[in-house]
Amino acid sequence: RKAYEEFWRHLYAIPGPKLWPYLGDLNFFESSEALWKVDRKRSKEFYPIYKLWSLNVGMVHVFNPDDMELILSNSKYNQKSFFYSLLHDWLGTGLLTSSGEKWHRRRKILTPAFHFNILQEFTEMLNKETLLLVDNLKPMCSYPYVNVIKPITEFTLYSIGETALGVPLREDPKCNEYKQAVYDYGEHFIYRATRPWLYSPFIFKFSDIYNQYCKGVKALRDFSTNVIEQKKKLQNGMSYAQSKRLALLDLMLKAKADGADIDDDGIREELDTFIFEGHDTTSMSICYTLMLLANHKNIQEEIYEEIVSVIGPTESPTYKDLGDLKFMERCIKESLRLYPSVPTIGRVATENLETHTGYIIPKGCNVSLGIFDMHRSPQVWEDPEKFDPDRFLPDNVAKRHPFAYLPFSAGGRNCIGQKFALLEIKAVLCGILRNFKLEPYDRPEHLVFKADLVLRPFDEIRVKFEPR
Ligand code: HEM
Repeated sequence: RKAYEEFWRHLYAIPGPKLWPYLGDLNFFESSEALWKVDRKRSKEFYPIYKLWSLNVGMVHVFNPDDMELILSNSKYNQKSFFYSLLHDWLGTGLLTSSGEKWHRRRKILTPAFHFNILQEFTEMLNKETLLLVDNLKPMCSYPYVNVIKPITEFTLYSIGETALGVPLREDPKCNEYKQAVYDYGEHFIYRATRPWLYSPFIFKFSDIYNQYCKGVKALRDFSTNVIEQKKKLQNGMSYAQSKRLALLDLMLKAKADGADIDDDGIREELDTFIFEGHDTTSMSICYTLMLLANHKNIQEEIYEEIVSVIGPTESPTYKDLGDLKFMERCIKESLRLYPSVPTIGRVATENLETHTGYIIPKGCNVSLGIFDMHRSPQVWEDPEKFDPDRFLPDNVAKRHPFAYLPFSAGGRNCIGQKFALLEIKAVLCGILRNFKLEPYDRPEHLVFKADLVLRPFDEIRVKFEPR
């Protein structure tokens, strides 16, 4: 009882919006676009910290670099917040959603899958996928615009298949069903997250969306099960060469064969995690980057000139070439500042946590770390809405708080795929910018977002393609 009282005393001391008596923050009548807007308004009003609660669930939102550092740089706060448990039906307790010992062991098994020797081998596969995408886009130059989400999501899904999984997803007739099931899961996640009475799995079974939800989960799981089946067929009894570095799925299958702490269920949950994290995040980032470059044609031309001077007008880029594209890299970083694919992440305060801002986040409370809000905060960034790649010139980076920019999070639970993501984005930009000139259709200021697992627009992201 004492701990309970202390919890609420500390939580109440933190500022926050006016909420319903006894019920707290109930937004279940809002659309996902309205929810997105409400959150942004609150973070502007209550910078640098605010609290929310619904029924008996408390939550503190932080979006200032000092508090981000406090939480992310201390492994005591590696545990994910309650909301990640709403992903368990799909992702199990894979790397993204697990905690403690299990997370630690898995991270150790999976880290070598992103060693730079592996990434070097992936470059050729990414170039091949890029060429196929370019061929797919060429006829679209006659269209008034292209909604880039569709072709780019296919590109990133096929790319994760060819590289980390070693399975040709292009031939999988279930890809469209899978993509739809990912979107649906995002919507069901928000539906449930905003209705605290549905947190109970028993009550959730009686909700309006339950049958649809189960269908979606089945489609997601069938997809990854099929990937494992295909892989086993391709492997067909061949043993893994001892010296060769193994890509993700081979690595897990070999770890299992060698008796490491991962079984078939474990492989499937990691596969679900990596297929999702490995394609949806990069896809959104590429789409926003194309839209930004279409709207900033001088910057688009400068990247094109850099590509021609580092690689040439037609040659395939090597791993080293892609590393040398420094201006392009600054543009991608700035695009990820404005459009961080993962807009918010969550942790639990595993003990009373005193913030830099002078409040106590009580033990057991969920903490939401607002990456999007911090990246667009005028308290942290000058002229935050402006697309300005020079923010990432080394001198400017050195002047900033090291936790002011966190598209891939930071600390022990940072993004394991960040180097892969950067490589993929660079490879695809080379292919696209050498073949097309991008013209504006959607303007950045007109994009409407919605609350989801990743930073998704409510509608399309439209860019006009012209042959170069
Ligand atoms: C632009 C692309 C990407 C962005 C912005 C991004 C961002 C992030 C962020 C912010 C986290 C921390 C999540 C949290 O704390 O809840 C994360 C974790 C993770 N990401 Fe990424 N990611 C990207 C691409 C990728 C790719 C390509 C892969 C795999 C190939 C990947 C796999 C993962 C995994 C497995 C985790 C969980 C790591 C752990 O907890 O140990 N991500 N990512």
